[in-house]
Amino acid sequence: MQLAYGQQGCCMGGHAAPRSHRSTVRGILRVHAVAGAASGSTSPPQPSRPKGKQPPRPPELPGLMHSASMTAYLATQGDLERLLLQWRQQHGPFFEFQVPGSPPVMVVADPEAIREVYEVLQYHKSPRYKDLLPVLGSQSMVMSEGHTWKAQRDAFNPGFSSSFLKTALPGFISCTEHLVERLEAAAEQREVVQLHHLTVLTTLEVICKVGFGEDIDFLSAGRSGPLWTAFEGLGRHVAWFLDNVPLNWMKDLPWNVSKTQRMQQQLDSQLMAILVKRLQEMGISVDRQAAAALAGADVVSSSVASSAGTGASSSSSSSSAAKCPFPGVAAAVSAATAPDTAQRTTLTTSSSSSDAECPFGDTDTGGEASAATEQMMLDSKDILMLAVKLCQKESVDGSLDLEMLLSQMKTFFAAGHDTTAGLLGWTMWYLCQHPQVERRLAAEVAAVLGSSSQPSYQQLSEMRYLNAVLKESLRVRPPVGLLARWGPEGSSLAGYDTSSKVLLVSPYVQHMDTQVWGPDAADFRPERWLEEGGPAQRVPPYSYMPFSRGPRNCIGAQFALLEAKTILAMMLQKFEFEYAGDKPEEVLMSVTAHPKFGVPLRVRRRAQPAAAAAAAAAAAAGAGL
Ligand code: HEM
Repeated sequence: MQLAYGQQGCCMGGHAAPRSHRSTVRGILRVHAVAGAASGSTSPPQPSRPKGKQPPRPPELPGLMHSASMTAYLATQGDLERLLLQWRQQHGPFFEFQVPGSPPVMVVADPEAIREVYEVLQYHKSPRYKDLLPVLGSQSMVMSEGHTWKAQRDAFNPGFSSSFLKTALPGFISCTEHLVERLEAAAEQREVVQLHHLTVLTTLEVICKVGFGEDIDFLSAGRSGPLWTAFEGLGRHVAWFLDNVPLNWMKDLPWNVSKTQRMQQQLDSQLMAILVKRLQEMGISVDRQAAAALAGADVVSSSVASSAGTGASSSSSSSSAAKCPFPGVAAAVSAATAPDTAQRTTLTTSSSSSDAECPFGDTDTGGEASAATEQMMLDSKDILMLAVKLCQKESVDGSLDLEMLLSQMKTFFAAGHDTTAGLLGWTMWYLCQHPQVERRLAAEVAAVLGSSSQPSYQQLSEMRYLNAVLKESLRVRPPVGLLARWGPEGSSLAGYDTSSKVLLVSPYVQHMDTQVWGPDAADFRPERWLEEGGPAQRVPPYSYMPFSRGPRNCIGAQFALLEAKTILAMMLQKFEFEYAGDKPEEVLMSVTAHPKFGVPLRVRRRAQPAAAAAAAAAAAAGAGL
């Protein structure tokens, strides 16, 4: 889950989405959210002496600052990102806006200056991310900084590398097969499906299976399963206070605090049960008391009891926490067996930015892996298991920080489905709006897969047009809309004072820059990624950043792309889709950009696969694939 604020409109054909009063109000509140992002729930810090000039500010009213003009724009013309784009065109790549009671927000749209903030200066994330703590976990890598963050990335990077994900492809495929079955039934019954809803459930299955080695049939259980119920309840509760910034203080009222704690405990206990089970399967003993204290005694002890016979014992002591590579609360788990000393080589996993600049190509998030890490990858069934092994290897006495592991599970559960489900939902919407793109894509899928119903990693890598379609979908509709950093006291950027300001970057604004992308920047046109020497080949890195850039880029970029490719290829091989909604899709900005109407689609089986493949091969040859 990423903290992103603002209403977004659909960029299809440049129409301005009609806005309801409610969504406008939400938009305004989110304007406050952006502006307040730096200060969390405390009062705005006192401005320090300016270091540098002040950036231009769009016209504002005394006392109301920009809230009046923003309200008017959002009510009549579009969303916050469109407004930011308009202001960028009028005022250049640095400008500032403000709403009463919140620190100034400086929008940075210059690619080189963004690189400075993200890679060179590495400004910290906004303290407001901490509002997501109940959902993401107190030690989530989304919010940690410095050494703690680096250690967390080092432990989890290998699991998100293409080397490991290649071996995990069967997991992606088996979850997608459930989706295909569901679509078969819909085609049979001529039912209209809410495609976005189905992709949410499928991506949840994938993160549980590939991430934590746990098979949960979300597509059958729907939204009634206990894990989903716990997550959704807590997510909605926390998002309310995030959305309603003027009422944010209410989250600290005693009854809200206890409600948050209760809901958080429900989610924690569900995921802790999975964690404890996995650790026991690995022969690792669990300190029941510590685990219960972290997640709720009942569920943890029952999960431990259900795994009786695996040698659970209380063996860790709080002193081991001091030796753990992850500073935090108590180390709650210790190895039943000593870690293989032969594998005690230095970790070479990297969390630097350079290895992840292009998640669409061969480079990846994992960096160089040592031989020992490579072996662990082969021996590990899922990302969690691999990270546990790496943590054990790095830890002096094999102790593990249970809270750190639980936090990353919560983080991946949240971040690992919402964003990718959005990407899939929006891509299907674009395909329905551009039948020629859909035909060319289906032709490529048929030509590459032939009669095979399970794509191999190699086959997915060969689908160049599919890659271009996903790149383009992420360009015109980046699921994470706005990224916020905090300018430290006394700081400046490109000669502008950034002291105690929110530094806001909008991937959408970067992606719509006609100077970079050409006059058709707003159009959905995957071909731009395949044109030799075309503008898309010369884009500066920070002009395309759906997964952000630099060291704090998305750890799950490769994961998300492999997942999206698998799901799209398997769906398009078997089915044709037609948009069944009454009106065009619109953006509903929650933490990410959701398709408001859920992408309702009519599903039909494709014609005879063999005949389709032959026709597709001919079409593909004609299209120059
Ligand atoms: C299409 C899918 C996705 C998109 C567009 C996306 C986008 C992003 C962006 C823009 C950031 C930077 C946020 C910031 O700086 O404030 C980010 C960070 C992150 N993402 Fe993703 N994400 C996606 C999928 C995933 C998946 C599948 C996972 C995990 C299973 C994941 C886990 C994370 C984590 C843990 C971070 C924080 C990394 C750090 O701070 O070191 N994301 N993502």
